[in-house]
Amino acid sequence: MSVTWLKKATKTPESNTSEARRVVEEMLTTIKAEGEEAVRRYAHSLDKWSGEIVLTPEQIAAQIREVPADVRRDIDYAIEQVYTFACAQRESVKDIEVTLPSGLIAGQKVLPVNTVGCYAPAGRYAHIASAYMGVATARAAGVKNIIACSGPYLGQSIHPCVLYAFHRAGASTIMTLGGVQAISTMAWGLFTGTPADVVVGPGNKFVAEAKRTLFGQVGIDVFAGPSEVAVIADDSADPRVVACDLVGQAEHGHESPAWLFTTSHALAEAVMQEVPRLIDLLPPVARDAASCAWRDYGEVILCDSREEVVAISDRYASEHLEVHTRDLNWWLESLSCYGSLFLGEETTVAFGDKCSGPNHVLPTKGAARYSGGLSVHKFLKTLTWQRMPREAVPQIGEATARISRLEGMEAHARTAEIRLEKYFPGTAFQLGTPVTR
Ligand SMILES: NC(=O)c1ccc[n+]([C@@H]2O[C@H](COP(=O)([O-])OP(=O)(O)OC[C@H]3O[C@@H](n4cnc5c(N)ncnc54)[C@H](O)[C@@H]3O)[C@@H](O)[C@H]2O)c1
Ligand SMILES: N[C@H](CO)Cc1c[nH]c[nH+]1
Ligand SMILES: [Zn+2]
Repeated sequence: MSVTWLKKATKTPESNTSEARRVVEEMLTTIKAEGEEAVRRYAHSLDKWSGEIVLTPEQIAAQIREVPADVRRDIDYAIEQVYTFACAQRESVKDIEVTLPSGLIAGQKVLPVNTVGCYAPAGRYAHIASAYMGVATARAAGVKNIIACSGPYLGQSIHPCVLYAFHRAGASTIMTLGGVQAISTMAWGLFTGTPADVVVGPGNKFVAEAKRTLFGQVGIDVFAGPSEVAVIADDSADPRVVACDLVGQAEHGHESPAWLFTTSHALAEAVMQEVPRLIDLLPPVARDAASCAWRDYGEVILCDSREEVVAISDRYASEHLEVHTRDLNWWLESLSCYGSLFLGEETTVAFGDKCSGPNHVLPTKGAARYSGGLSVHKFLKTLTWQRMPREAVPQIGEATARISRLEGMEAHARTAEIRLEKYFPGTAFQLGTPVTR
């Protein structure tokens, strides 16, 4: 077994985490203490925004009028794709009712949460697609109150297309607000008076850390920080396409890893030559992001066998994973840790990012080891219930009393005992030895 790093990163997704945590904790403490006033201050100091935070219906109507008809058509198309996939997911989650051998009837009831907060990033790029990824999915889950936030774009108010996407996808309240101040506003109900039950959406390291820190006070979707891409390729892959797809995600930011796992030395060399050339051809903002990302986080790993590739890829648990190989079904069966899988050269991460259907808000920093990305499930609660015919009480009651007493919990045992005495007076039951200590 041999695995060789032909290019090794100097940084990992964990790099720079502690500094982001410190900044976020300080901001959350200030916002908790000073509320909306502190939010306005951060909006001004970090994003140069001192206008209104919550958009009125009139402002929404006026701003979306600026969005050209052909742009609306594209956004509508993408919303339809994402919403349709999310509705199919919702359909797959069922209420159940089952009679257990004891006679007890038990069930699960799946309900949406009441209020959610959906974030769409707006730092380096106008993340129109993130706006509908969150809101359309919440709507498919049946959420009634959807609060949506995105930062001012380049010092102006929320980008008109992001606004259109939020509105069209079904947001109830829309705010021009970015970063930690937006996440805490949604979590704590600032400006609306209604705290979100769940806050979702992607963002930079500050946004992702804010969600992580607030988890517990609110539900979150997943740790969805700086974008990551990995490509698995064998000698049948086209190095130009592989390189293009690595660069395609490296443009997200300075901290976006791009990894190539391959069994072909020739392909690895060709991709390593092609990536810097493609980066040089980008416009300035993207070139700056992608060149830093590839320099600090880019890796090329050569493996002897496809089984080694699977082991490495599952360890990295990349947010996006493309497979450019023969025998795609083998890879689908063998891989188990990724946010979203793109099988074959025909599909690509950017299709999923914008409009193919499955959600683009996905786990980063190894979170794909334990979670998928945003889906209707993140807005749903699976609640259980039970009902019991009296005939079932002896069997369950005896076992409950005995286990409770073994655990030393006498009061629990007595809740079984009182029912057995009431429903079956004079009958002897095996209820274990009462606790005396
Ligand atoms: N994992 C996913 O599903 C996914 C999906 C889409 C995008 N993304 C990622 O989202 C990120 C978007 O980042 P972005 O920066 O462009 O937009 P963003 O909206 O996430 O962050 C911008 C906000 O960060 C705050 N900020 C900036 N510098 C700060 C500082 N020093 N201290 C405190 N707050 C600060 C500002 O308030 C600003 O509003 C990218 O990293 C991209 O890769 C991830
Ligand atoms: N690749 C991002 C998820 O990490 C989503 C996105 C939206 N637009 C472009 N990319
Ligand atoms: Zn992307």
